[in-house]
Amino acid sequence: MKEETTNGTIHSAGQRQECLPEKASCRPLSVSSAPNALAERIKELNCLYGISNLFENQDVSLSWIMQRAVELIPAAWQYPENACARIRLDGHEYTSKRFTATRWRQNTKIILNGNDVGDVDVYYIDAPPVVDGGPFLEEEDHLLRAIGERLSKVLWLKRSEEALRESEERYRVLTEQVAEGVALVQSERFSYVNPEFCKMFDIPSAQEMVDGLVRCPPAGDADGIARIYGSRAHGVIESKVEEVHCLTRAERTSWIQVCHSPITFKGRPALLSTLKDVTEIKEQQMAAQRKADLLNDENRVLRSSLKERYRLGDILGRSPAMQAVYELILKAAATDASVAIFGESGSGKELVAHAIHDHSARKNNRFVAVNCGAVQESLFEREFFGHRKGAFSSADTDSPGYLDMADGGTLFLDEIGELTVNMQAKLLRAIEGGGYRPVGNMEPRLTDFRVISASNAALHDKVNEGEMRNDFFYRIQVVQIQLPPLRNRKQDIPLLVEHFLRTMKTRSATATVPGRIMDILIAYDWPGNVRELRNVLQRYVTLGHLEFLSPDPEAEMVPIATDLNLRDAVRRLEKAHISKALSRSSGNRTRAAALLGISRRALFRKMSTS
Ligand SMILES: Nc1ncnc2c1ncn2[C@@H]1O[C@H](COP(=O)(O)OP(=O)(O)OP(=O)(O)O)[C@@H](O)[C@H]1O
Repeated sequence: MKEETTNGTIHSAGQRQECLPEKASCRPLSVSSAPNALAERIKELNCLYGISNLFENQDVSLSWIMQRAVELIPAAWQYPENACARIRLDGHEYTSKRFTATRWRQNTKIILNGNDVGDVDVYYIDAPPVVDGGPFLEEEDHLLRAIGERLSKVLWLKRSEEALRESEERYRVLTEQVAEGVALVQSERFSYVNPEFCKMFDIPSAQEMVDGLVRCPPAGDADGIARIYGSRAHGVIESKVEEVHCLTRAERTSWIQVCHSPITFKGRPALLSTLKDVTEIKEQQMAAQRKADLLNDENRVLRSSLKERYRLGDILGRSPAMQAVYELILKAAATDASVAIFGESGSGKELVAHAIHDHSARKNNRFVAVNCGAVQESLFEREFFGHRKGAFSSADTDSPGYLDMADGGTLFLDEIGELTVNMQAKLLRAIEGGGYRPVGNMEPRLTDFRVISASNAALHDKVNEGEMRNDFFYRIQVVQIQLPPLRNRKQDIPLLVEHFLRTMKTRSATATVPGRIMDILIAYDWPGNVRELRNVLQRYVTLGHLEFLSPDPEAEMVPIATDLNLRDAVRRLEKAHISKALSRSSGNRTRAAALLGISRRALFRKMSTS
């Protein structure tokens, strides 16, 4: 311990040293060492306390703190007037008054996260008395170390504060730019809301909300805010929750999707909420749901009324294969997806398409059936897209195309495999919402129609042979329905026979056929399917006996009048020949064309001109 004497010398740890002659700062004389020791201790504490206090000042820079700290240090040393100090940190140097680097130096390090990042030096400006073998006291060594530690702590706090401020700033910039509402709630009070949040709840400025109680917001739509926070306002932190709230304000209903995430902010629990206005999506969903509910209700009624399920609309059949078809029809009717129906000629593809339309939300609009086999390439746009008056010489009036007619309804494309690749490309654009232009009109048109198509054969071969575009192929057959041929569901024959006889108004009261006739009908192979069955029954009702397709077409040649010129005679013969072939094939145009030895397209052309 050091001791001071009345004659101006200092005692330290039993050694006497001369006081510096010109230094008036030698310790004041005292009668006992205890108060002096106390005074020294107070000086030390003042210094440490002063350094700690510097950090309490808000919004001060690290340089400001270091400069003030370095100025506080000399006063705590034994000879304050002879002492000076320096702090070096991050390439900066902070010095006390009269700083002079001499050989009487004392040093400690400033450490940050285990790294040596700076140091603190104390110097005596002039030679000090030697005490305990050195100019500095042991207590001063301790004090300097304590100062170094305190400055290390101040530095760490300041850096953390800066990092936090930076991340807060980043977060603020981010949240102010996002299109979603963001709010931070701590202890039932808003600490932050972004501009989008203010917009959602009619709050004039975000500033008004800061520190406002969640239960009783100082501005904006208090009810809406209270509904969103509910019991969560108590700082109860749950795991991340997402919910959609319906807010009704002044005749306006909006739907807000809220995601609450519990976080720790500035060491305390907080609730970070992001809010998104989903009114538009929600309304669309509700409209779709209403539609689906309606259809489901109708379908439920329909299903329950079809206990035996022997028919759906005009389609008859109680076989398991037809039950599966009914199920698909109802499913397809509940969606707006494109449907492709496959099946042999006369098996009821058009009936199925009608049933889908009649059970869908489009049922009150038109069902437009187009036989693609009869569409000529050159007339495609005219027929599908319509034309304007004057677009070509015979266009006396504006005329709608199939797509106009099917607006809001269904476009049934029968024999879809007959469309050329060119036609497919034009149609695909319109189906995919790209619109179309009526002939002679520059204005593009958009209509809303659902496509149902039918084909006798699978379309893969057409794709493989390059006759059908891949994209068109996939676009038209989102839902596929395969119709079974009549020969594979013979248990439906008695039901169909009874139905056709009843509709044909037979003279006999009982709409049945004798058992042996029924046996023949069941045994037959029905290449022309239900259509052929209907035609055979028609002939049976008219002629009183069964007559299937004649195996020998030559036996039924038509007599030609002798007064006709050759061209007309050929025409009449051709016409008779075509209708005979059609009758033999029970209306199946593919088979009729095959019987005649011409292409289907040629047959369609002849049918439309004759
Ligand atoms: N399951 C059925 N129940 C009642 N009638 C049916 C049934 N299937 C077909 N028909 C009748 O058979 C005839 C042919 O039906 P439809 O025109 O729907 O067949 P399609 O498969 O489209 O024939 P195509 O391929 O030749 O155009 C229609 O008169 C129809 O009423």
